[in-house]
Amino acid sequence: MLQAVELAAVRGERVVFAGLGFGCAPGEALLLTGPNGAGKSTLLRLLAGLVPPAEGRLLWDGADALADRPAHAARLRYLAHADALKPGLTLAENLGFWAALWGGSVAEALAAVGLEELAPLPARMLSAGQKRRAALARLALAPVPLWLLDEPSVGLDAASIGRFGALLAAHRARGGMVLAATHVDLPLPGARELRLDAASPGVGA
Ligand SMILES: Nc1ncnc2c1ncn2[C@@H]1O[C@H](COP(=O)(O)OP(=O)(O)OP(=O)(O)O)[C@@H](O)[C@H]1O
Repeated sequence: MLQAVELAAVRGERVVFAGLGFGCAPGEALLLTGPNGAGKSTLLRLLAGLVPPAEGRLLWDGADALADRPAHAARLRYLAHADALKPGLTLAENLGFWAALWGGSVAEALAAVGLEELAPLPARMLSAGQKRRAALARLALAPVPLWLLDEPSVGLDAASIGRFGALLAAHRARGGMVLAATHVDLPLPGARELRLDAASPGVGA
């Protein structure tokens, strides 16, 4: 169970959000919505342990989630806007880098996003949507409880959205949690919405 208590974030000189509280239980999904600049990406980076909260606490099963950063990093996958592919390496080599760290099968992960036939291609030759699918393939490598996704469906065609929906459903069925920033619908049935705006009190903690 992930719980945010009175979280605040400051970027530059500006308070991006404050007093933010919410919870996410195993199997649940939370959609982070709100206008450009509302702080969705900032919140995801904070939850990933990449930027410290200016105030408040992040709890994992009731204990301070950020007290042990390596333990927190090991329980999550964070997909940012950028696809984090090395352009000169093949798709299989790119995935292989992460598989060496996390475990899992490169072939199965590529199959989960329908990219198995492009495995030998240098990443620089992939289309924008194919690059996004390659990033999503990282989610399919090895199970961890918490997925933090920043606009994960940008550039995906209908078939890819379908495969992504299956990945999300399997993750939630085994008790995984999803927090996703988005401006569009995502295949996350029953997801709750956490809307960020100028005065965002958050949703039920
Ligand atoms: N590195 C930074 N330094 C200073 N300010 C930043 C930095 N990154 C983001 N900000 C500011 O923090 C605020 C929140 O940005 P953030 O990227 O979290 O918004 P967002 O809700 O994800 O927006 P979008 O819908 O456009 O992706 C914005 O006002 C932005 O200008």
